[in-house]
Amino acid sequence: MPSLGRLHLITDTRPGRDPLTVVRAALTAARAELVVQVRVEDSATDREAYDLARRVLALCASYEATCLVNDRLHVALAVGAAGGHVGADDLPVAAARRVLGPAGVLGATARAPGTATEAVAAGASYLGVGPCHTTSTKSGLPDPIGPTGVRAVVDAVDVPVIAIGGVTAARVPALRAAGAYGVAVVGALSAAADPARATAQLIEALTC
Ligand SMILES: Cc1ncc(COP(=O)(O)OP(=O)(O)O)c(N)n1
Ligand SMILES: Cc1ncsc1CCOP(=O)(O)O
Ligand SMILES: [Mg+2]
Repeated sequence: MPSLGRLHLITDTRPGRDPLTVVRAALTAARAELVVQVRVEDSATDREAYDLARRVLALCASYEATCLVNDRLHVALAVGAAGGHVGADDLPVAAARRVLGPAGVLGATARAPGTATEAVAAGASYLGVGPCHTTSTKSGLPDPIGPTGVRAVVDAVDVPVIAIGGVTAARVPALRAAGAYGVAVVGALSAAADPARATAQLIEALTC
């Protein structure tokens, strides 16, 4: 399996957002270092998720970037994505691993060492850990865990930890110092005036 990219762009399909334009811009700056996770609103139909995932996958293929699908693993399989990401309301990690097979990239959400080690034992190949900072992108989240919470998970597992929640380029150094392998962002790119430039700044912070 190729190594996981360090910058994960999660698509923003809220009204008024333009996910494909943001993905295109991010790919020009991050190229194969980018992982694009196709995430649609819970209210979206499978057909809408499938159509977006097909388009994102085609864009990623041009740059040898990785495409994952959030929640809907049947969509991931249907489009031929590299894998998917599951959390507490989705398929259990072991079931998700059975769906994706041994070679699929499987991310799981965790915010504490106990759930993190369980997810890895069940077959997660990376962990999305957070929220690290407050965010308005998703409602109903627990309190932010900060870099200290990230460090606790990093110390408990041997898979890449991807920090998520309120991540900006300025916050990357502290998350990396806490052991995060990479970061996942929505707003830092979807709300950026210049998403290619914002991507370059995130990549610089992740690789310097
Ligand atoms: C990289 C990454 N980490 C965490 C999440 C959150 O997944 P989940 O908890 O299932 O919440 P939803 O994104 O499905 O609303 C993620 N998607 N990616
Ligand atoms: C889906 C999700 N899960 C935890 S935080 C989050 C949203 C992250 O979005 P942003 O990067 O805009 O804070
Ligand atoms: Mg989910």
